[in-house]
Amino acid sequence: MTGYLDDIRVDPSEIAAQEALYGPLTQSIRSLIDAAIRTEVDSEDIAGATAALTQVASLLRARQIDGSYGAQPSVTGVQRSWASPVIGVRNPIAPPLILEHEPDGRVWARFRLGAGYEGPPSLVHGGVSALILDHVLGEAVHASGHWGMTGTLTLRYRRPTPLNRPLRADARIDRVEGRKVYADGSISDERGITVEASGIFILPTGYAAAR
Ligand SMILES: CCCCCCCCCCCC(=O)SCCNC(=O)CCNC(=O)[C@H](O)C(C)(C)COP(=O)(O)OP(=O)(O)OC[C@H]1O[C@@H](n2cnc3c(N)ncnc32)[C@H](O)[C@@H]1OP(=O)(O)O
Repeated sequence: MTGYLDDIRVDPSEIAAQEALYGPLTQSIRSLIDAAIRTEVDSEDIAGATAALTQVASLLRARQIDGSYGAQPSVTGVQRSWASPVIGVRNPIAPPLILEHEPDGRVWARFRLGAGYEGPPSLVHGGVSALILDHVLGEAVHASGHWGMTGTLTLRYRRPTPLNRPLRADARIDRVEGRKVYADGSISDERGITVEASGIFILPTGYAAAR
């Protein structure tokens, strides 16, 4: 939608109100995803649930934006990546991760992944780990005052990552070389690192640095 991002400058109190409104909706759908995977109710109840959900979808679609959500700015310049599949307040497929920022630039989050993120039985899908690490490393790059597209993301899956256990993601930048920012990170469970990542984030040709 032309000018959509430019036209919306939302007040912080309005952002808080929107978060209070959409957060519970998103959480309900997250719970629904888990329920859809694990339910064992009979076929009549599945048909009833399908009909009810079709109705809910048309209720929500009565008014909607044309394209994707984007990164909507607020009056304070805060970017709201609410559709992010990792941290999105409005994205039910986001676990979500609540990212913490340390003064030295490290970024981390504690989280758990349930049935919707399964790869091998009872273990986290490797692509989901990659998704999370891509985002957390990217966030560390952003927190350092740079930004860039992921050029290369290298992963080493050292041990299986368990579902339904406390997990932690960590990231930090290693160095900056011209338009390239090198970042490292990991996912850990209670026993230590399960996945290691290193990434090269590149400011695309013709773009200005963030700050
Ligand atoms: C709201 C806030 C949220 C903030 C937090 C947000 C976190 C979100 C994180 C999610 C990030 C994503 O998923 S991003 C989506 C996934 N990534 C993409 O789709 C990227 C697609 N690729 C591209 O757009 C492009 O190939 C770029 C931008 C990566 C590079 O293009 P370019 O700008 O033309 O680069 P170019 O001049 O050729 O090369 C520049 C330098 O980088 C090197 N280089 C080029 N490509 C690569 C590469 N893939 N991997 C390594 N190195 C490379 C070159 O050798 C050169 O090194 P030298 O000669 O200078 O030494």
